[in-house]
Amino acid sequence: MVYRFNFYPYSRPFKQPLKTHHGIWEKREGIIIQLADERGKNGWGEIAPLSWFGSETLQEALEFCRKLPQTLTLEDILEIPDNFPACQFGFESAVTYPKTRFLKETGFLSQGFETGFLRELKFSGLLPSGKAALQVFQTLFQQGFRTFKWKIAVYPISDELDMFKQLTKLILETIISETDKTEWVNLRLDANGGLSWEEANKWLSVCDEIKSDILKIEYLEQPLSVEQFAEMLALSQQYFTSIALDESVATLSQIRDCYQRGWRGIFVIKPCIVGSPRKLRKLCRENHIDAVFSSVFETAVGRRAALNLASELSHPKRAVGFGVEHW
Ligand SMILES: O=C(O)CCC(=O)C1=CC=C[C@@H](O)[C@@H]1C(=O)O
Ligand SMILES: [Mg+2]
Repeated sequence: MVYRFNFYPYSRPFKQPLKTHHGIWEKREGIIIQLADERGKNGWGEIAPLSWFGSETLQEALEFCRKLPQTLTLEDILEIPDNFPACQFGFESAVTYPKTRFLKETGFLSQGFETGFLRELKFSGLLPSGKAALQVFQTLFQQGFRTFKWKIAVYPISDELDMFKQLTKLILETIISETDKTEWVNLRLDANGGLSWEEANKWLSVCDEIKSDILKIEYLEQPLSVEQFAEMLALSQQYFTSIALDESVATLSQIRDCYQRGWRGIFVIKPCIVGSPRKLRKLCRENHIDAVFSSVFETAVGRRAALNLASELSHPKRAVGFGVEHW
């Protein structure tokens, strides 16, 4: 199979800049790719780099695309190197092929595609850092979200612990006043690696003190830096509140490495930057990965491919972090 290849760089500002411990992120830049097969059928994919998570940079991805010939074979796509994970994802997502048998044999097909069953997903709503979370929570709750993620390690911990008290109080009051109390809320905290050892212990102690049937702190995401794996493994064995790795498992090789070093907690998987969907399927089938699939604020092109993978591979009880459109 030979494909005619075109690519279209894009740049789109977010409705609201995203403030995290990494800094302020104001626009999403990426590349939409088009693979037209010999029948003239178009396949679309998206390259959405997140270099501060460990993927290639946008410039490296553009350079990669520019150097490619106008026509590509499937072998060219299968040979995209592992240090271009966002390109691996984008090109593989764009592959179309008349014979589903071939896609099945090469692992391109998701099980859902084969059986036509793509599991219904629950979505998590993203709460902005700081006090703004209080207003946004109520809006998202009205929209039906019951899992929320709040960005922390942006303001001083004493301020954020106060805001946490206000947020958890608001959540409990909202559930009691607006539901028949049979529902509950999962709250995720995402530090983006920005806490100190002492602060991580403080947050986990505070979370462990929350004993409620209607509010669960689902996990603390990436409390410490990628270099502090051993410390996070120790924390995961010391507190009741779960820990999720995100920046530490941004690519396939990092997932393998953390799994081999004993991580059996939650893996936040960002499909658009993790690398080859075929290799991700294989990894998740061969190992017991408690996966939470997460957006990199890609466009609808990357989101569709990412959610297909999520419906196949994510843990059924875990909401996916694709809840809020950022455009
Ligand atoms: O995972 C989610 O709930 C939404 C996506 C999300 O939080 C992120 C996407 C991309 C970069 C980060 O700022 C952030 C994260 O750390 O998970
Ligand atoms: Mg995260």
